Amino acid sequence: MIDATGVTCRYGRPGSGGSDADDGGGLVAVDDVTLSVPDGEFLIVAGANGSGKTTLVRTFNGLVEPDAGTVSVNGAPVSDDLVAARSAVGMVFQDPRDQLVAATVGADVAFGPENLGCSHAEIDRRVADALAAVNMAGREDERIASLSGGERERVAIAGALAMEPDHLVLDEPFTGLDEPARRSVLDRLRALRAAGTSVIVVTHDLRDVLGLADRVVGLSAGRVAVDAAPREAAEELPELDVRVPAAFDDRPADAPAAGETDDP
Ligand SMILES: Nc1ncnc2c1ncn2[C@@H]1O[C@H](COP(=O)(O)OP(=O)(O)OP(=O)(O)O)[C@@H](O)[C@H]1O
Repeated sequence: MIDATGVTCRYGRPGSGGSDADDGGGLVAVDDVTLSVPDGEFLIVAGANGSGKTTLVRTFNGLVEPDAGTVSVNGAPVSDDLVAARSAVGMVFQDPRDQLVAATVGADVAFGPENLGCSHAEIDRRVADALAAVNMAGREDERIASLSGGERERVAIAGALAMEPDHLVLDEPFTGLDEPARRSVLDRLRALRAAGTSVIVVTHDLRDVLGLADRVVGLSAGRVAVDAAPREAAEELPELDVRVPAAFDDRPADAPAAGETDDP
């Protein structure tokens, strides 16, 4: 379980261009957000550019420290044990350059499990499994520098999957992925959720994921403006400048997600 209570995050100093809600100095990016994500929930965090999505989810593993409020993961405050929080909450960043650390694909995906102290056999299993999930099976020896942007995104996703975290946060994960990779990652997210991992997808375009979600939280100017089941949220989100599938339907989780077919 991830629990955020009264979380407020500010950037910068007074006079740097804050919002109307700016009463504590600087720009208020996240404004008094309270949110619980139960184990096994597939949550979408949606909102327009600059609505505070990335800032909010970065508090879940301590990458951003709230100016007010608390975040706890599996019952423990994030600020008490950053290492535990970062093991429990895997994160795929919007820009893979923020995430890739090694020279080759295999070494990069192995980095997380190595730091967790996994055995060589376990590391090999996790790397192979994670690369298969992003449609890059057998490409361990390729150099990161020679990969395309979309391939780098896929390696970044594989790196987070290989940590096998309790909670997985993906910030705009589908932007550069081709169709087979997108389907493969969606299949894996569906399987993870079924196995009890909470999956949190940050996006301003719900077409890929709305059919998989249990709940949608929509942010506007750092505040929770929508917190609803997908069908209800789909009606409210266009007001937040969030794109929703033209013909959303809530088919069962093992059916193709809305937006995955070519139907008009
Ligand atoms: N490092 C930073 N320094 C100063 N301001 C920042 C920083 N990061 C974000 N902001 C500001 O905080 C607000 C929220 O940004 P954030 O990145 O959380 O939004 P977002 O909803 O994830 O946006 P996007 O959809 O564009 O990724 C924006 O006004 C942004 O300009």
